[in-house]
Amino acid sequence: MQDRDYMQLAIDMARSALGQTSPNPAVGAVVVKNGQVTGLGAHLRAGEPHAEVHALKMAGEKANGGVLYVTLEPCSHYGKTPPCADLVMKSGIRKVFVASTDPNPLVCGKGIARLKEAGIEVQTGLLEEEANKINEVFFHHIKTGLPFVTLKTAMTFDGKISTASGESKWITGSEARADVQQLRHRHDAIMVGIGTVIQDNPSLTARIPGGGKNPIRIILDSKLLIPLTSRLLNDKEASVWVIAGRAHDREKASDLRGLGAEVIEMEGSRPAVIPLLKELSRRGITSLFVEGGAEVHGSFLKEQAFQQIIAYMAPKLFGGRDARTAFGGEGISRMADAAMVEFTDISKVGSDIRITAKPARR
Ligand SMILES: Nc1c(/N=C/[C@@H](O)[C@H](O)[C@H](O)COP(=O)(O)O)[nH]c(=O)[nH]c1=O
Ligand SMILES: [Zn+2]
Repeated sequence: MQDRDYMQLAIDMARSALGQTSPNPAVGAVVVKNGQVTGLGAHLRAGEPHAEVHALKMAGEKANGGVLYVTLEPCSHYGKTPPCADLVMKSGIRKVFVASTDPNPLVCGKGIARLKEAGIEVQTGLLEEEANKINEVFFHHIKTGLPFVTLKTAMTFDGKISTASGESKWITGSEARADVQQLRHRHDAIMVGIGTVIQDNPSLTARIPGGGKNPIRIILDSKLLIPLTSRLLNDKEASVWVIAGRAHDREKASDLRGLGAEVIEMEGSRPAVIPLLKELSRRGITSLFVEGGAEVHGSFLKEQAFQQIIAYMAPKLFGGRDARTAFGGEGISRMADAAMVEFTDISKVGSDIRITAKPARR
């Protein structure tokens, strides 16, 4: 095995815990001595030991004189657990490969500097691109203080999200819808507009074999129109936050609170996207999965307040001038102002295709 193979192993372990370490990054670590793997570890949940702690504990004596491969720079500050940089120094490790350097101002470069001062050789950047991709949510949240936003839509080949008569079940097939459940599992919160709640009475839970982690369910409902009998208000499967506008029905708000929902009051009649994202981040949301409908997607598009779009496209067509398309709202009127994206992945999922895109670098 080469250095990059050991780092690939560390990256694969980090990826296996994606979604469950939030708001912490997903990290993997491998200890190697004389060409033998002597320790492995991944950070599994916020508050639990970091990847390096697991790997160095497993290696024990066999860390001495060994090499550590870690996907993210070892921390050097006292968070919920003691700094890993100190542990690495004590363990006798002689060389450390780091894939991503940590953008967290508390850590940025300090962990590496501590290791070098202790006479440990440090090489950064091995498989950096792949390691950064794993923690794109964490890095975005640290840098901007906002949740990493993914807009998800399911449309026909001609871009419709329902027929002209409003039918939408189902546009995409069972494999694509199972894929969506995985995405829900990985996100701190899922958001839909009140139109989707009234139309579909959704549960918005992550139903994956072996049980998924249900995201917090956020409903954009400025006038509190949500029916008290809605499934997601009564299924007790996951928290519900209802986003209300300034002048909303106080009585309805207390009825909703009576059902265990949070009612978050925002300025103005319709909550503006960026202040809403700031409020969600303040409440600990680092990743947000916006499942529509068209008006909600339209408002995020208008503000260009997204870091990723995942569009599932089915091999069927509806036509119909009144059949809704994926992005509604006022829209962008000038060609020059079009939101530009880069396609980062196009994959088959059952008989559908999944197109992943991110904002084009300016
Ligand atoms: N119509 C479709 C979708 N529709 C997505 C949302 O409009 C639905 O309300 C939401 O998935 C329902 O959530 P649930 O109750 O938890 O299943 N999404 C998809 O991927 N394919 C579709 O064909
Ligand atoms: Zn650490």
